[in-house]
Amino acid sequence: MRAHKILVLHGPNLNQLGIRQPEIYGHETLDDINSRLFEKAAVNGWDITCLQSNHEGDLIDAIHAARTDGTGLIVINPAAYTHTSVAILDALNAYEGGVIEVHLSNIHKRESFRHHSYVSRRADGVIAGLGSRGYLLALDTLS
Ligand SMILES: O=C(O)[C@]1(O)C=C(c2cccc(Sc3ccccc3)c2)[C@@H](O)[C@H](O)C1
Repeated sequence: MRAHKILVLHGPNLNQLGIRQPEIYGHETLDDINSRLFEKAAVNGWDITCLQSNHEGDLIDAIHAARTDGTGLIVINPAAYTHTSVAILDALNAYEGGVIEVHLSNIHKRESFRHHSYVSRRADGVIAGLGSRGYLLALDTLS
């Protein structure tokens, strides 16, 4: 059976996780989260790439590459770009595989400007408020 190829994208400031606002985003660092994703992928024989960038174009370039490199699932936490980026939405609309949007916090219980997501117009599913488990649950959609 063809192994699943997964791209996990972490948006801006997520490299600061675990340092500030643990009451909102948890105590785990991004490396902690990625380690759990790599472990789950190894157990299941999946090919997984995790990328964090503070630059919108880096995330868009990764989505473009996923269109032609056999990536079957994109798991994306766009962070602040969730609420602002038509460019990321446009890139995802050109990608034909699965898209799961993940947020560590429940954006709908927070400031009103966080209630709208451009990415949700493309996402096949949205997981919010479950902390790092949201990323693992996104991978469970492959099982
Ligand atoms: O809940 C999320 O995962 C979210 O996508 C993540 C966000 C996020 C991501 C990283 C950092 C911060 S703010 C921050 C900055 C430095 C240290 C800790 C938190 C917000 C928000 O911008 C989004 O509105 C919500």
